[in-house]
Amino acid sequence: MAKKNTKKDNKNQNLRCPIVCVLGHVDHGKTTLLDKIRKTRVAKREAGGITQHIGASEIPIDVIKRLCGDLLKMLKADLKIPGLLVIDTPGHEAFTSLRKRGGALADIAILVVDINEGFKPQTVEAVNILRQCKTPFVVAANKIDLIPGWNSKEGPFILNFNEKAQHPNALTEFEIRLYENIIKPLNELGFDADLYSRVQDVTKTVCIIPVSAVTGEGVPDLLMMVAGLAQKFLEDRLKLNVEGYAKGTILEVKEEKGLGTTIDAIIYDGIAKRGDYLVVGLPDDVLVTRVKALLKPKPLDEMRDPRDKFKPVNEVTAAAGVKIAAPELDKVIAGCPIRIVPKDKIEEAKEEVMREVEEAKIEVDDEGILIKADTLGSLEALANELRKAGVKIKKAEVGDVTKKDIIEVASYKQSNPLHGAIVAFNVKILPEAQKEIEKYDIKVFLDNIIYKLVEDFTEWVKKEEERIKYGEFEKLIKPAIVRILPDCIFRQKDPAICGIEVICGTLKVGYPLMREDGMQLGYVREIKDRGENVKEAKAGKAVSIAIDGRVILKRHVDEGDYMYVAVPENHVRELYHKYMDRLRNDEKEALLKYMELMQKLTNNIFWGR
Ligand SMILES: Nc1nc2c(ncn2[C@@H]2O[C@H](COP(=O)(O)OP(=O)(O)OP(=O)(O)O)[C@@H](O)[C@H]2O)c(=O)[nH]1
Repeated sequence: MAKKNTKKDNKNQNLRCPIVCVLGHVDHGKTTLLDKIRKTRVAKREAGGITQHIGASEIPIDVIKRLCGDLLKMLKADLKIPGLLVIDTPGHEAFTSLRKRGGALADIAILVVDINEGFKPQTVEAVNILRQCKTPFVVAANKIDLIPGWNSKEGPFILNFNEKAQHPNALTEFEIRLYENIIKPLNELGFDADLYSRVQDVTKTVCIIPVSAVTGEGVPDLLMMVAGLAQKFLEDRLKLNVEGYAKGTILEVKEEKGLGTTIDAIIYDGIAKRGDYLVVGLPDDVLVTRVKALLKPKPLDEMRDPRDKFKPVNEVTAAAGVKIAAPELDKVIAGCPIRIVPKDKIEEAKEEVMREVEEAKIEVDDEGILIKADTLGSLEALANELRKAGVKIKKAEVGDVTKKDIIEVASYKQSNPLHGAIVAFNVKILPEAQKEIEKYDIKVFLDNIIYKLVEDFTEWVKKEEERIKYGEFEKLIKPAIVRILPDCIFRQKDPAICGIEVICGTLKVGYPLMREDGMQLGYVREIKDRGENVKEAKAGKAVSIAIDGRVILKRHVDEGDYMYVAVPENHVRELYHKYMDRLRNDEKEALLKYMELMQKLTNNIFWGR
């Protein structure tokens, strides 16, 4: 089949379509923009529209050229690539799960930003991911139709961006939003950026293309810039190996009626042939199976029965999205590398995919938390973001949260309560695991936005640390000084009962008391406030107390005498060094007086310090 190339194909035979991914914050218009691109047709009867692939849409270069019209001449662009293969699933989860050796599978990305709202956490996250993967990107500054007074219409933006077409106020407003909401935040992230028509050197400055996904304004400019940049920068990467076997990545694993478990894959290099062998790199294994069918979507006009959505093909040339039916696919997961090879290349392919999986393995720490995600790529992205926030990871795995996971994390928790957590991206908690979560009191963070997970987890850690610290603080014995009130010795011993006034600090049941010269008197067994049992008495309170121990009132201490809470030296040290800011003024006073007393009694000026 490869030999049947037409003349037109020959011209481009060594360049494949660049693979394009769309990223951006929720609601900034990714899906609407993709829909607009997919529906793009030059004129009804003109030949050449968008070709639907599995999981992707191909926009032939002719369509882009015709859409651009005069724009093309203006920019003197000479586009040689056969078109663009735009991945249908937007978002950085799709971007990260689409990987190949050496980074992201997407050759170039479109970052969608609502020009009216500007950068949001997910926009920043997307930029970070793109930077990390070294993927070039352009910014689609979307929703320009919402700029007050903007007269938006389908077609190139640049032809609509002048004083004839727009009111001066609308132009000013556009410039303000462009700068404040897009250029400035990009600068802050370390990128130079400008409106694409003003960019002098595309290797140094990020191109911003204003668009409206609703009216279609700017879509031609966007496609042309993406195509032009991909061709300029990625020529080497786009060189297609037409003779070689197919290399690709699993986009999704899907159950299809009549076909069983199938995979949707993006092939980025070579040719896939029906009947060849499918080699899949799994986290701990390699699967070799036989390709039963290669399927493409059936064009709508050929689809008589909606159940019969796919059309079998004999081969597929990169770059393309294809559905593959083969036995044993229930074991595979999204993000796994694949090869489709003739029998004699199986060993070579096995080695390649194993190496890829090995390279993608996430390094783990000796201790830390468990993280889970739906694909290898998203697991990696999650691990990276958590690492940046200083989080330690003990184990990283693809898949739902299971009972086994909970039991494992319960053991991490024993050595450090802050490791009793699972951070899970875009997966489920299996019902059997739910009970165990309660039993072992494991914290599970579940979300489909990475930055939310990182934020929620670090927030929890902060609160837990605070709680643990507070718990420690609570356990410390705090100082207090009390004085026996006149005429208030009610019982001399076993237990001794007297009325006291708390001078400073808080006296609590269970606290040890001592005399001013250090003699140990016994423990506070009971505190009564006007006949009621209470647990503590704060400074200024007059209460009666019962003391268990050797003390005999009137003999060891008498009316008007002071008694001190005998705080152990290690508690004094903790209070003095770590918790001074948590003590009330009268507690501080009690602590300092007590320390002074003990330093004198022990003849050691460092006592308690
Ligand atoms: N006026 C206007 N509205 C738009 C434009 N693009 C998108 N919208 C609207 O903005 C809302 C969000 O758009 P989506 O395409 O769903 O956004 P998204 O980024 O794909 O959002 P998620 O898929 O939820 O991440 C929808 O109500 C769209 O109709 C635009 O260019 N102009």
